[in-house]
Amino acid sequence: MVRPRLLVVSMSLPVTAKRIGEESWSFTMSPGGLVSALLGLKEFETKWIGWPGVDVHDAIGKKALSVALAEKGCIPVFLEEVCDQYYNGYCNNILWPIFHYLGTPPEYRNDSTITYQSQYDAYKKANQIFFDVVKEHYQEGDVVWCHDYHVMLLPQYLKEYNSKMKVGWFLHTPFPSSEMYKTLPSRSELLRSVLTADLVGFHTYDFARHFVNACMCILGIEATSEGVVDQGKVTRVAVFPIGIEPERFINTSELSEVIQYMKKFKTDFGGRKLILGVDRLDMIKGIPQKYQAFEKFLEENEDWRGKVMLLQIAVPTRNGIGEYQKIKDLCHGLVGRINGRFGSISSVPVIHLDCSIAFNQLCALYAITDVLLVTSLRDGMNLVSSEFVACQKAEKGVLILSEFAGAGQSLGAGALLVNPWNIKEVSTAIGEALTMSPEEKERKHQINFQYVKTHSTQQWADDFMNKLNEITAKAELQNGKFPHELPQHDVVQQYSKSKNRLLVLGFYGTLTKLDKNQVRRGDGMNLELHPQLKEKLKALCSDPKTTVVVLSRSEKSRLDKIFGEYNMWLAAENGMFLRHTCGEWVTKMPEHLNLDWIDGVKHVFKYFTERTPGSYFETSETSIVWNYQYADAEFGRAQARDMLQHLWAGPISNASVDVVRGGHSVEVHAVGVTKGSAMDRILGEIVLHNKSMTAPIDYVLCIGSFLGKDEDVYTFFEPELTKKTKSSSPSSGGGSPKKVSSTVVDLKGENYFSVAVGKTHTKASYFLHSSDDVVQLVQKLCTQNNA
Ligand SMILES: O=P(O)(O)OC[C@H]1O[C@H](O[C@H]2O[C@H](CO)[C@@H](O)[C@H](O)[C@H]2O)[C@H](O)[C@@H](O)[C@@H]1O
Ligand SMILES: O=c1ccn([C@@H]2O[C@H](COP(=O)(O)OP(=O)(O)O)[C@@H](O)[C@H]2O)c(=O)[nH]1
Repeated sequence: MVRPRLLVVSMSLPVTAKRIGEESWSFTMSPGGLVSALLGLKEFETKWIGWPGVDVHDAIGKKALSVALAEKGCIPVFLEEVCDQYYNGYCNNILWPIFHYLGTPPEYRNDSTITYQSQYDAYKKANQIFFDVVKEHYQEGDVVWCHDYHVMLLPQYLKEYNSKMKVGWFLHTPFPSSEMYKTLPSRSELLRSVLTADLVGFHTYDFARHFVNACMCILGIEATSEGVVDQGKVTRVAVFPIGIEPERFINTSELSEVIQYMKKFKTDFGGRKLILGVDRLDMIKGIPQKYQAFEKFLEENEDWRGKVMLLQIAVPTRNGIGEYQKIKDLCHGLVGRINGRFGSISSVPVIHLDCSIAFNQLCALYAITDVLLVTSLRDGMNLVSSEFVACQKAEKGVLILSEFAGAGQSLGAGALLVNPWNIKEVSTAIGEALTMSPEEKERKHQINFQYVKTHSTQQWADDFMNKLNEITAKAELQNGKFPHELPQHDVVQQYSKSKNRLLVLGFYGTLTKLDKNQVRRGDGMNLELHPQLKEKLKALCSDPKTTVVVLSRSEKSRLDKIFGEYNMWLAAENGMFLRHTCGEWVTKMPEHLNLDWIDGVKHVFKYFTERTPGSYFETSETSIVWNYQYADAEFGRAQARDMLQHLWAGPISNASVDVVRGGHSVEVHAVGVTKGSAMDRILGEIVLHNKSMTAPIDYVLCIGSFLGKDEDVYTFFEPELTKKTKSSSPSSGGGSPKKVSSTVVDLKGENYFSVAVGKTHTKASYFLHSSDDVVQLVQKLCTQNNA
C-alpha cells in the first residue's frame, strides 16, 4: 500500500545532533511531549522538517548532518544567527509565557540589540527559512502539517506560494483567553497567518474557543459552527486531544531489564512510598508549588515523615533563557530547605535530578510509583500522566493531576484533580492518594487505562489527517462552483419561454438604492424602493404568468407601505408573515417559537445604540437587528464585539436563538427563522391561493442580498434540478395540512437562477454587482412581457 506523504514541520527534530568529527554526528532523543507524540505516527510516509538542535556554520558539516538525518527520515533546518532571538527570544520568552498566562515580558532595557521588534524579525526570518526547506522538499499531493507556536507564520508563506497545498496547523500549548493574547504586539499578523491553513487544531475545546474568540475580538471576523470565516475563506477549527503510543509503554514495562530496574529502585528507596514528578524544568510545570505542597504535607503529617519520598525528574530545557536558570535555583533552594527540615542521616524526603533519564528507567519508575504528582500551572496536554497510566502494574498508583493541564479534561475522572496554586488542597490530595483503598485505586486506574488505550497518538494523527483531507476535498469540489456573473441574456430568454414563473426577490440591497446620505428615521433607515424600479416592477407583477414574492427581513408595516399597491406576495420577517396584497397577513411561524429573549436583547442594543453615533436598531416580532453601517467603521466593529460578549453572557445565554454577524450588523433571531426554511411554507400558500394553477412552476429567479444564514433560500429549489418535481406542504402556521400536488415545480438547470447581489462568496449560482444591475434586468424582463 502506498502511504500518503506527510511533511511534519516543527521547531525541533525528534533527535538532537552532536558533532563528533568533521563529518560525523551522534544523536540523542529530543525531550518533550511533541516529539514523543509524533514518533507514534506510523501510517504515513513521514518526513520531519526541523532544527537539529545545533548551529552548523560550515558546508561540510551541514552536508554530513543532512545525510545522517536523511536515514532517520529527518530534514534539517539551519537557523544559524537568527536562532537565538527566534527560539530563546520570540518563541520561548514572548509567545510561551503569553500562551501559558505568565504575562508579556518587558523589553530588555540593557541590550539595545534585543528588542521586541528584533525578536519578531528573527521569528519572521526563521519562518521564512522553514518555508524555503518545505518548498524544496514538497511534492504535489503532500500534506504539510505545521506544529506549534514556533511556526505560526508558515501557513501563510505556504499558501501564498501554492494555494492548493494541504496545510494543517496544530497548537500543542494552551491558546490563552483573548484578554491575555491581545497583549501580544503582533497579535493580528499571527492570527491571520494561522487562518490561511485549511485546518487548525487544539487539544481542548477551551483552547479552540479562546482562539475563535481572539479572531472575533482582534480581527473582527465571523465565527460559524464550522470555524472562522475571513473574507469569505472558511478555516476549520477543531479539537484533537493528543494521546501516547500505549503499546510502547505497556510492552516496555514487561521487559526483563525494566523489571530489574523496578526491583533495584524499590530496594534503593527503602520501602518508602514513592511520589513521582516528571517534568521539563519549566515555569509552567509548577515544580516549586509541588515542593511547597509536599513540604506542607510533611509539616502536617508527622506520621508520614521517613515513610514517603518525592522523586522529581527535572529534565533540562531552554537553558539559554535567564528565567529557566532562575527556576532551577528556586527549586534547588526549596529542595535544600525541605531536606534540611525533614531529612535524616540515612535518607532525605526529596530527590531532585537535573537530568533526563533513559526510557527503560522511566517506565520502571512509572510502574512502581504510588502517586504521580502533576502540578502544571498551565499545560497544553501533559503526556507524562498518560504514560504513567499505561505503565501501571498489579498494584495501582494514584494520579494527582492539575486542573490546568489539558489532560485534566481527558483523565480527570480517574484522577484527583487539584488547583496547583492551592498548596493546602494539593497537600490534602497527597494524603488522600497515599491512603486510598486498593479497590478505589483499581477503579480509578481502569477508567483512565481504557481512555489511554483507546486514544492513541495514531488515532490523534488519523483524526487530524482525515479531517484535513475531508476539508480539502470539499474545498476542491466547491472550487468549480464559484458563482458566475448572471448571464442576463439566458435569464430573459428562459423567462420568455416559460408559462408559470416565480420571482423571489429580497428587498434591502436588491430593490433599494443604497445612498450614504439617505435620511435616517428615529428607529432605522428610511429605505425606499429603487426609483427606477417602481413602474417596471408593477408591470412584471401584472403579468398573469408571473408570481412575484418579496421576501425580506422587514416588518409587515414597511412592506405594506412600500409594496401595498403591487399585485404580489409579501413575506415579512424572513417569511414568518405572509400576505398577498389583495388579502390579509397570515402567520407562517414554526410552532412553539420562544421569543422571551427579545426584551433583554433590546436592552443591550439600546445601550450600544446610545453609545455608537450613527448606529440604530430595528425590532420585529421574531428578530432584532443592530446596524452600524453609518457609524465609524472601526469603532462600530469594536462595539459589535463587546456587544456580542454581553449578549452571550446575558440575555441569550440559554435562549434558542441564532446570532448572525453581518458586514455592519448584529442580528438575533429565533432559531429556524431563515428565509430558506420559510420558503416551503410560502410556496404551499401560493399554490393554495392559485387554485387555477394548471401548469407547474417552470421558471424560478431568486435574487437577494442575503445574510449567510438566509442563503439556504438559494439552494431550496436546487434538488428540483435532479428530481424535477417537489412536494410542498402548507401545513405550518396558518394553512391546512393539505399536500400540494407533486407537480408544483418543474425545474431544470436552465430555468433556475439563484443570484446574490454584491457578493461572490455565496451559495447562489450567479451574482450581480449591485441593485443597479437588478434594475437593468427587471427592465429587460418587462420588455418580454410586452413582446
Ligand atoms: O523543545 P523544547 O523547547 O524544550 O520544549 C519541548 C516541547 O514542549 C512543549 O510541549 C507541548 O506538547 C505536548 C504534546 O502535545 C503537550 O503534552 C505539552 O503540554 C506541551 O507543553 C512545546 O509545545 C513543544 O513545541 C516543545 O517541543
Ligand atoms: O527524561 C525524560 C523524561 C521524560 N521525557 C518525556 O518528555 C515528555 C514530556 O511531555 P509532556 O507532554 O508531559 O510535557 P512537555 O515537556 O511536552 O511540555 C514525555 O513524553 C516524557 O516521556 C523525556 O523526554 N525525558
